[in-house]
Amino acid sequence: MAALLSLEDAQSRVLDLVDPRPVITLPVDRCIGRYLAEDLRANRTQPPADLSAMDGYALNGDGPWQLVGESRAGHPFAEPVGAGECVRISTGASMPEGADRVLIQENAEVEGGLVKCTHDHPDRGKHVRRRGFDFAKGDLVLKAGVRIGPAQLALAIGSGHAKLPVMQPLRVGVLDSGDELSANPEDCGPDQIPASNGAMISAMLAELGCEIVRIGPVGDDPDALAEALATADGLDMLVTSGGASVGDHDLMRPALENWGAHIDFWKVAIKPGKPLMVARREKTVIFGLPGNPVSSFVTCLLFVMPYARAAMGAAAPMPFRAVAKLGCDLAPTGSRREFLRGYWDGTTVVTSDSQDSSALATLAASNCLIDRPAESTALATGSRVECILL
Ligand SMILES: Nc1nc2c(c(=O)[nH]1)N[C@H]1C(S)=C(S)[C@@H](COP(=O)(O)OP(=O)(O)OC[C@H]3O[C@@H](n4cnc5c(N)ncnc54)[C@H](O)[C@@H]3O)O[C@H]1N2
Ligand code: MOO
Repeated sequence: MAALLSLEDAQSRVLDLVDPRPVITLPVDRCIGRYLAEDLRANRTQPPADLSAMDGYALNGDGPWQLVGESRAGHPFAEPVGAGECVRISTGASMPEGADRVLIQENAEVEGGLVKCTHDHPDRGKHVRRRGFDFAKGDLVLKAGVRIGPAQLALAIGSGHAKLPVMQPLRVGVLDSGDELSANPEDCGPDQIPASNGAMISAMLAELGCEIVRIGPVGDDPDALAEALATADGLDMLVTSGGASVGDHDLMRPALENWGAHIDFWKVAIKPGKPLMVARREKTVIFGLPGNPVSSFVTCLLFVMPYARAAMGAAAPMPFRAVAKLGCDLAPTGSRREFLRGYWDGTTVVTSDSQDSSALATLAASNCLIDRPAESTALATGSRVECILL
């Protein structure tokens, strides 16, 4: 038997299949979860003027100070403030010309239009946010490839952008296959199980902004599979689940080949997820995921999501990793690299109950995968392990 591909080799072959998507422009509020396609420069300067960071009095010179007016956010005090003068100022309001520090109102005493400092006399620049300290017009505020989350969205808007360049979403077909699958979880016969993989994979990819076309469930029958695959014609990507292994009724490989797909690789030295298949037909990149639900989840996380992220412009397409301290002992591993379902409580990580690749309850109760290299020795409580956070 040919040696199985290593995780790294298989992942790099998957990334080699990436053709970057065309760039489109979308309103900012539709860009959440997508990746910025081009570097973004500020269209404006923030803060646009020197602003007060506190409620109090904007001062010129040593006190006491004559109160000569007010500067509110959006309504600046238009006149210069002379030596020995001050204005009432609110948080976010412009510093008037001549004033160079702010006395917070808790430290001020006001009597007959005269303001006195009771304690903590402010130094020059105290509680003043300088014009442009956050960013100036023309500054590079976000780099191409960054994921647009809530903070990046706020920065894009704050720097004067109503639209952003992102990559056209991938159109992805997601196909469940297996004679035992029921499309309706509330109407499932004694020899059936509900088809849950398609919904799970679709949810994982929809979170990245992919457009999903659900196909199936389709039975273990060459004609039915051929008919289902025909509906995926022209899609950017196809993800199948089930029928990827070596049994008499594992028909995905021949069905894909009859459809005209060329297999890039089949089988990776990982557990779960060994029978992963990657293929291509014209512009469609195809992932044949193993049917066991945890195997589907893990291969989607390790291969399909990185591919989709990279194709949609992500600078860092791989899953997020962290090092954690073990709260339990771990057995040695065999010839495959293992991804154990685990729970990290912020201090230590422990393995979840069942490591069976069909165990949905364990998967749903886990918040990380512990990454165990192949052929590693047993590990004792307190050792450090790498985890992928879910
Ligand atoms: N003789 C061997 N048998 C198996 C091998 C092997 O190397 N030699 N590999 C095993 C491994 S590892 C895996 S993983 C599975 C993968 O098999 P398939 O991809 O062919 O998956 P199926 O047989 O179709 O299904 C496996 C399991 O998962 C359930 N399933 C399938 N689709 C769905 C779905 N859409 N939603 C929920 N659950 C699904 C299915 O009912 C089966 O219980 O093969 C091993 N066998
Ligand atoms: O690799 Mo399979 O995915 O162990 O169950």
